[in-house]
Amino acid sequence: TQSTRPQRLLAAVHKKATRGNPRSVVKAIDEFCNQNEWAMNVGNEKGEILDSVVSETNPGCVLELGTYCGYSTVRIASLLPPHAQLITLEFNPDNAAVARQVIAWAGVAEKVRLVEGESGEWIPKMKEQFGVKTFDLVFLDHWKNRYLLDTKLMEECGLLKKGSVLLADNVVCPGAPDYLEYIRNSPQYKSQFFKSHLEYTKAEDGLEKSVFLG
Ligand SMILES: Cc1cc(C(=O)N2CCN(C)CC2)sc1-c1cc(O)c2nc[nH]c(=O)c2c1
Ligand SMILES: [Mg+2]
Repeated sequence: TQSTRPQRLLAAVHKKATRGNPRSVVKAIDEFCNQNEWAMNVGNEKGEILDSVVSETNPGCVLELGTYCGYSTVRIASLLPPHAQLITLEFNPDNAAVARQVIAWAGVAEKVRLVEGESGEWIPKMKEQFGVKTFDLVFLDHWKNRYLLDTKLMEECGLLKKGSVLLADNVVCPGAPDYLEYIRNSPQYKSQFFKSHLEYTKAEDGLEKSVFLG
């Protein structure tokens, strides 16, 4: 039977990356997407911006909305301090199955909790199910029409504290205009736009970093 793109991406990781080496996993995926098939990983250009935000935030508790194949999961997890935890939500079970193997190959599985399901269903359960108090960093990379809804949901569930950082992918392409409108005009956030490009292309894109002011 025909393989899927995530399965072909995983095969490239197994073939080209060194087990236990997160950077080699990231490199193998970027080479696959540059040379073989485009895929919606955050990519290396935006990935370096993600890395810098993770490093400066030095988060103890991270939420990623949208795992896909685990590329950004591996980037983030490889930069976390000891005992820090990353919870990543993915609604597509086939993508989640590939991501689990990418995360395991990279050797970062003990820092990652991959949850299969809808963000709208799981965000309200974070405290009771995973003992989360608040998130220090949230990476929004799931679906543009959920960015604003889920941000308001996290506020309502008390999952953000003064200083919590939201980093949103694709605010230009495919675009999240309602999210940008809200977050840039809200007195509860201080926002900053990082201009970049859509992964593996010359198309314009960027990340929006927003600090919750409480
Ligand atoms: C699926 C897709 C197609 C895009 C595009 O403009 N394309 C033209 C250029 N060709 C080459 C690629 C395709 S951009 C994009 C995309 C990119 C992300 O980073 C995403 N992140 C999270 N969730 C998403 O749904 C998501 C979609
Ligand atoms: Mg994205």
